[in-house]
Amino acid sequence: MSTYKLNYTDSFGNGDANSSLRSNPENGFSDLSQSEKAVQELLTQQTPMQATDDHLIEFSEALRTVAKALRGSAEGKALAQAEAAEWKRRYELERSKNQELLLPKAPLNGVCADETNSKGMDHLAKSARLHVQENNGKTGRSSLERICSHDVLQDGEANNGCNNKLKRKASFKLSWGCKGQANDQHKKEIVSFESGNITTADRSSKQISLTWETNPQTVIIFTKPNSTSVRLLSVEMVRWLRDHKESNVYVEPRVKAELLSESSSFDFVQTWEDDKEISLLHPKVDLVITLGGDGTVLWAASMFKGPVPPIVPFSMGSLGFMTPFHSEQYRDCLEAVIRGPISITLRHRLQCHIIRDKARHDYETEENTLVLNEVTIDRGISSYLTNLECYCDNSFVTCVQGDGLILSTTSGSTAYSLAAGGSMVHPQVPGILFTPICPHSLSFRPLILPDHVTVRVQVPFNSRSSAWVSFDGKGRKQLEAGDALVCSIAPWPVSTACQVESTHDFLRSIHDGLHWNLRKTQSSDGPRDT
Ligand SMILES: NC(=O)c1ccc[n+]([C@@H]2O[C@H](COP(=O)([O-])OP(=O)(O)OC[C@H]3O[C@@H](n4cnc5c(N)ncnc54)[C@H](O)[C@@H]3O)[C@@H](O)[C@H]2O)c1
Ligand SMILES: Nc1ncnc2c1ncn2[C@@H]1O[C@H](COP(=O)(O)OP(=O)(O)OP(=O)(O)O)[C@@H](O)[C@H]1O
Repeated sequence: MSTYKLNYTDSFGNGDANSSLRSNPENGFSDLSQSEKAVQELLTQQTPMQATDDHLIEFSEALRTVAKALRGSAEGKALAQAEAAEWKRRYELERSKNQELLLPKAPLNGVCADETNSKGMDHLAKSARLHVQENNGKTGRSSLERICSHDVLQDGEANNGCNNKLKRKASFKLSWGCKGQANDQHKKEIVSFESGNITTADRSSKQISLTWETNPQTVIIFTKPNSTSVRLLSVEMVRWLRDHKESNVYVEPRVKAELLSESSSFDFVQTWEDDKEISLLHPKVDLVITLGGDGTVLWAASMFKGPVPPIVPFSMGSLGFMTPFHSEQYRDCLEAVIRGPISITLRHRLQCHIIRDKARHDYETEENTLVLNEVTIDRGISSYLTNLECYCDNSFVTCVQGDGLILSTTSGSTAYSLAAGGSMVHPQVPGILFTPICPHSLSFRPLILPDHVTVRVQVPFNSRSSAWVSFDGKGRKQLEAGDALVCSIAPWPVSTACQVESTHDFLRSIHDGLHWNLRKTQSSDGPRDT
């Protein structure tokens, strides 16, 4: 299987700082490899003795263990050094920004920051001006009496403030919690400094590019059934992948039968017997290709209950929000993808779990289902309103009385959720869309919840009817009174290759697929503002 790395790039093309980590002599890697080499040489010299001298064998094993431990510690040190350097760089950057803010910008007018704040907050600019007043004023101290908290902090000299309110502004730190536990994972995204300014340092969703570190060799192709054009293309593509790329090709059992009916030369194509085997294929498969519409991308993603290899989706349907590649140019496109690097869209999935009231007291649970678009809870064939109690973490959200509720990913925001009145959201925005279906209430607007929450939808015990759940429009299951659906963002996103880049492809799809905001341009003749 090939390996690849993902680079996060900002709009200025700045990449990830971690790449500086590799084989730096300062980290001690070269010293270490020298000593490992020496140990290895010693062991080789000792080989004739090994058979006879147990002590020497023990000693050589101990040496190997020591070498391993040394290497582990040098790697740890290298990581720590790189992280410290990164924090230092950020600190210097922030400090120089703060210094710039303190430079005089406008003439002084002797206003106390508290007074100005009550009129409108331009906190930093005001404190900078006031600071200059102190330097220029005839009597530094008396003018300082009019200064309030923020600016004094910058040098810490003055401590007699306006109306005795002048105090060092409280410093603080931010920490991220997840279900009551401290979590450092996102710390680097927002930086807090002693001066109390919160600044966002990094964006969580950047354009991501995928670079192969070894060539992708194994490809799996999923195709839309019952389509002649798809079948013809799959025959051609499989042949091309073998002849020009020497790829190992996997297809679904149905497709393998189709290929063999075409020619017995396709017996090199591999397949599986049971869908469960696909999840075992993940460690071997480098690339997934889909030939069909969005439904085929959903289908392919649903085959992977854990990590998913990158998907290259070819458009052979009518809409194609997630399928940016044109099948006519499949050779150029696959050449480019296999060569890399490629832009990808990292699409979050939801993991959904049904908790049965009956099973509450025993250990019987149902398997998680992963969805790329949405999970829908609706009234099914019942003619009654659904009555669904919704909770976000442990807070009550609302009771849905209507046809149902859609919990959608941002990728799914252009699918069923859109039809039910939800917003269209860029697929790389992390979050869960909470969109009611035909709510019997005038004020039930759709919500977008943050990506860290867990949503629970429960059919109340006194509900008149049961509800039905479906996953990406498939696999309907009944929810009886007392049953609940629990849903949160899954740790295994789906990466789909972009034609250009994520935002460009998203905008193209809403323009081409939905004719979004298409209107004849108003002519320039006619009445005008005078
Ligand atoms: N009223 C509705 O709009 C409605 C009703 C039921 C299901 N759906 C959608 O259909 C999806 C299942 O798709 P399918 O192809 O298996 O069924 P399908 O063949 O019935 O096609 C549904 C349509 O939804 C489009 N679609 C799917 N995912 C999309 C996305 N992320 N963005 C924009 N359009 C998208 C497809 O291109 C297709 O045209 C469900 O996940 C659900 O979102 C929509
Ligand atoms: N490999 C597959 N095996 C079984 N069913 C599949 C497979 N690929 C797609 N499907 C199903 O076939 C249906 C249609 O697929 P898809 O949406 O890709 O084509 P389409 O309807 O022509 O596209 P569009 O909706 O854009 O016009 C979907 O319900 C999907 O789940």
